[in-house]
Amino acid sequence: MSIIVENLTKKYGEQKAVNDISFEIKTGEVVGFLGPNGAGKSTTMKIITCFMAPSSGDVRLDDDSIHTNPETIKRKIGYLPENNPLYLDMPIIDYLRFTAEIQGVPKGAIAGRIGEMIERCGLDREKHKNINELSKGYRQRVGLAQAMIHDPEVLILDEPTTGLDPNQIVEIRKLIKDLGKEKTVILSSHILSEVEATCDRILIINRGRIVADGTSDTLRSQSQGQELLKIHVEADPAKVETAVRGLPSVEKVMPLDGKAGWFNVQSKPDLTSRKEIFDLCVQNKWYLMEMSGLETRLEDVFQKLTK
Ligand SMILES: Nc1ncnc2c1ncn2[C@@H]1O[C@H](COP(=O)(O)OP(=O)(O)OP(=O)(O)O)[C@@H](O)[C@H]1O
Repeated sequence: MSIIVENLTKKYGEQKAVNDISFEIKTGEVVGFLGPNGAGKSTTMKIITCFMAPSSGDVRLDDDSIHTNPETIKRKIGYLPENNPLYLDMPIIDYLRFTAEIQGVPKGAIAGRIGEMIERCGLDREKHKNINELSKGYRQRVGLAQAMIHDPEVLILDEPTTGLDPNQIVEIRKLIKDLGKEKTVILSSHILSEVEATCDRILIINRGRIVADGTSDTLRSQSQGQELLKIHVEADPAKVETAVRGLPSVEKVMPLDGKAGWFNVQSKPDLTSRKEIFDLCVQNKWYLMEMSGLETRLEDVFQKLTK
């Protein structure tokens, strides 16, 4: 089931929380919605799940539109909202039965679905408890179970690992990855390692606009643009710095703090300085101890795009 978002805008008064965004997510993709606080992630998710109407634009799930078939769309989507609102006084099983009924699961199938969700979300040990007796991680699992109870084709998860401890984060990520094998998933996060670990594709949203769209590798190489090398030359650092700076392919030389003879070297656009640096060292009889390409970290890409 593909999701098509077309020219979506949401205004709160004068503020455009979502500003004319368009993208398409194909069946079976796990897409990470990444952005700083207030970027518009939750607003977009609320519109896709028909919890909120847009100011303009459309969302379609295959042939159904949020404007004409919101009930069909709600049935096709499982939604874990931000802050995972649950009825805390209810026992887990009763709560899941209640959500199954609301989602229109046939009466005869409800007990089976609850059993499946308990197993799938690792709730077996805790299933006899009330929700208010559960730890945050287990509450999150109940949130996921309620999102999946009607076996939707699409899952929308708003910050699914917020507030979890590192072990729980690993478990929930694994669960999402497994789910991604059979469902179309969108999850939001501001944790880069999270989207990188779980998603096939990343959409970066900033101030209501999509500022990047691609795999983590594509985003890195797009933002990299110019070659960045780290070199270590065993010779007089001042002489090395001057000579490297003078090479035709070099734009910038940056000595590394506290490490004599180590430099980051940025090449000019579309050029590589590797051979020139090597030849320079040979000519001067300097020992080139190390020369390696520096990889742009996803954190840097994110900062660059959302600053
Ligand atoms: N009900 C509302 N009324 C007015 N403004 C709102 C409302 N909900 C959200 N906003 C504003 O819209 C913008 C986008 O908010 P949204 O919750 O979509 O961002 P987000 O990317 O999910 O942020 P976070 O990571 O902090 O959850 C923010 O500036 C927010 O203050």
